[in-house]
Amino acid sequence: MATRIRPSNKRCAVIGGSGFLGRHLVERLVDRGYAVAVFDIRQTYELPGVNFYQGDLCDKHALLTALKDVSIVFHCASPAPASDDRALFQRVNIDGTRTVIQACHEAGVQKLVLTSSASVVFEGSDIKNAKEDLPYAKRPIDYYTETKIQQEKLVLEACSKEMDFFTIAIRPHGIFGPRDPQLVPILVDAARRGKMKFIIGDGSNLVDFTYVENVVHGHILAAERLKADSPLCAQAYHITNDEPVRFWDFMSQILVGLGYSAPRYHLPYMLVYGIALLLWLIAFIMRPLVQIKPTFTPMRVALAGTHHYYSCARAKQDMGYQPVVPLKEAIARTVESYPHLRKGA
Ligand SMILES: NC(=O)c1ccc[n+]([C@@H]2O[C@H](COP(=O)([O-])OP(=O)(O)OC[C@H]3O[C@@H](n4cnc5c(N)ncnc54)[C@H](O)[C@@H]3O)[C@@H](O)[C@H]2O)c1
Ligand SMILES: CC(C)CCC[C@@H](C)[C@H]1CC[C@H]2C3=C(CC[C@]12C)[C@@]1(C)CC[C@H](O)[C@@H](C(=O)O)[C@@H]1CC3
Repeated sequence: MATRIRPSNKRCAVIGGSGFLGRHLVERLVDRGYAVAVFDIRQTYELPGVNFYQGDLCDKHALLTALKDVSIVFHCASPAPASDDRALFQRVNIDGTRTVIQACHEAGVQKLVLTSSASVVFEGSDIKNAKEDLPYAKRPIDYYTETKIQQEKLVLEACSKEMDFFTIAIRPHGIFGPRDPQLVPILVDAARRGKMKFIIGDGSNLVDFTYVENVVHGHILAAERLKADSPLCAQAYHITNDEPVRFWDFMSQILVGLGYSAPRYHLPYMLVYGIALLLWLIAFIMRPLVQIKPTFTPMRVALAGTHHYYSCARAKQDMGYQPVVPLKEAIARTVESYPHLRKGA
C-alpha cells in the first residue's frame, strides 16, 4: 500500500488572508516560522515568506493549487456583513465552505480552523456571559448570521478521526484593532455626519470587544492544540478579551481618543430599533432602483442596545487561552493606528 506523505505541519493556508483578521493572522504565523499560502479574491499586500493565490473559494481547482502540501487551513473569508446580499452569503459562506472542506480532503489537509462568530447565537436580545452550549439563533437577525450558523455546522460535522481530518470553530466577538475596515471607520463616518450624539437605550449594556491580536492568538492555539483525541475536535470556542465593557463607554473612548465628542443624549431602544427596521424595509423595496445604505441597521441597533458578552472559560481550560493584550492597551493602540481618521485630519 502506498504511504501518504504528510505535508509539513509548519505549512498552512489562510483563506481570506488579505482581510483584516486574515492579514494579522498571516503576520503572526510568519513570525512563528510558518510558511503561509494566502488564498483570497484580492491581494492587498506583500510579505516575505507568504505566497499569494488570487481566486474565489467557490472554485475548488483554484483552492487546490493553494492547498498543495499544506497541513493546516485557516478559513477566515466571508462577504462583509454590511453587504446584506443573501445570494452572495449563501454562495460563499455555505456552498463555498463545502468546497473548502472538499478541497481539504483532496489535498490531504489535516486541520481546518474556521473563523465563526459569537453572533451565531445572537437573536437581538440580551446575552450575558454565555457558554458555547447556548443553541444557535432560531431567528438569525440577518443573512450574515444565518449563513455563519450553517457554515459552522458544516465545518464541525466534517471532523473525522477515520479521515484523519480535524476541525474546530473559533467564535470571536467584536474584533477591533489597526486596519479594521468596519468598526472604527463606520463609527467615525457616523460621527462626522453628526449621527453619534445619541446613546441607544440607558447605556448600561455590557459587550465584548476583542482585540485582533487576541483573536489571532486563539486561532494559533487552536491549530497547534487540535489533534486526534483532543477535546478540541469538532468544538466551538469563544475567544474574547475577557473584559466585557459598556458598549457606549467603548465607543466613547474611541471617539474621544480620535478627537470627537462622546454621545450624550439618550434615545429609547425600541424607538430606534423600530426606525431602523422601517429604513431597512424601505432600502429593501427600493433596491432594484437605488442602493440605500442606512448607518443604523437593525443589527447595529440591536448590538448597540443589548448585552452581548460571552464566557471564554472553555478556551482557557482546553487550550490554555488567555488574552495577550488587555482592553485599555488595545484601545490605545487602535486609536493611535488611525491618524487619518482623527477629527480635522
Ligand atoms: N470583524 C469582526 O468583528 C468579526 C467578528 C467575528 C467573526 N468575524 C469573522 O472573521 C472573518 C474575517 O473577518 P474580517 O473582519 O477580517 O473581514 P474582511 O472583510 O476584512 O476579510 C474577509 C476576507 O475574505 C475575502 N473573501 C470574501 N469572499 C471571498 C471569496 N469568495 N473567496 C476568497 N476570499 C474571499 C475578502 O476579500 C477579504 O479579504 C470572517 O469570517 C468574519 O465572519 C469577524
Ligand atoms: C452606528 C452605531 C450605532 C454603531 C457603530 C459601530 C458599529 C459599526 C459596530 C459596533 C459593533 C460592531 C460589530 C460588528 C460590525 C460593526 C459593529 C456593528 C459585527 C456584526 C461584525 C460581524 C461579526 O461577526 C460580529 C461578531 O459577532 O463579532 C460583529 C459584532 C459587533
